[in-house]
Amino acid sequence: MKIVLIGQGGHSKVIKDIILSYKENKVIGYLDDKYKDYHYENDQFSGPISSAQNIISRIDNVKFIIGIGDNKIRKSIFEQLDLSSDYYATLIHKSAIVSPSATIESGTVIMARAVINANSLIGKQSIINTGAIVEHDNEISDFVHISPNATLTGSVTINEGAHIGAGASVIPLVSIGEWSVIGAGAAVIDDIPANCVATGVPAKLKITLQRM
Ligand SMILES: CC(=O)SCCNC(=O)CCNC(=O)[C@H](O)C(C)(C)COP(=O)(O)OP(=O)(O)OC[C@H]1O[C@@H](n2cnc3c(N)ncnc32)[C@H](O)[C@@H]1OP(=O)(O)O
Repeated sequence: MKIVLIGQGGHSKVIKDIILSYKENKVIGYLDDKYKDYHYENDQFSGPISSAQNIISRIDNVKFIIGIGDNKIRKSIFEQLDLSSDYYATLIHKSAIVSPSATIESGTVIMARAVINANSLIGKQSIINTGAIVEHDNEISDFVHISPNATLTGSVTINEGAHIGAGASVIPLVSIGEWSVIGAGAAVIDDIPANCVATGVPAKLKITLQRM
């Protein structure tokens, strides 16, 4: 696959490693708004995010990955580009374990040693980060980030844009509202409403965020 990475920060570096771990893949360029102009050198493109259409018109079968960890920024770039889901790669690290009955939608990245168990659904443009566990029958929406070593037990629901912090645990059947943030190390035992931050063991609501 010929892949263009959008974003060039820390998250993008980890994604690059996953891309290159498959010998048939190549990173053919980077789009980031730190670049003012579109540029081609040594077989690599660089340019602002708006140059995606330019790349599509020049290169066949190109795929994109939005390599940005912040859920809101990832969504706003996705909306800005307005590309069909076919233009996005879906990446799964070789050491991840993904049940044959799980569904992973386009643009999502499953990192090293993550586990996605039976009948779970992961929506589009989401991140299941290093060592995270998504147990059976989870429903994870779009633009979600499950951080390293977080554990979602059975039948958990994570709504759009929610961010589960590193090492947090969510007990069975709990639902996390849209764009809410669960602090690192929290233990979530009750449903969390939309647009909230919850921390601690057991997790308590700290603040309500501005709605998206
Ligand atoms: C590869 C990667 O890096 S993936 C990225 C993974 N990222 C994460 O896991 C980050 C998760 N984020 C957090 O845990 C953050 O601390 C948040 C979102 C919960 C809070 O962030 P902020 O709003 O900036 O809060 P801030 O740091 O100002 O702290 C506010 C209060 O919450 C407390 N607090 C912050 N985080 C936590 C936490 N995880 N658990 C318990 N208490 C916390 C602080 O001690 C402080 O308490 P005080 O008011 O009594 O002094």
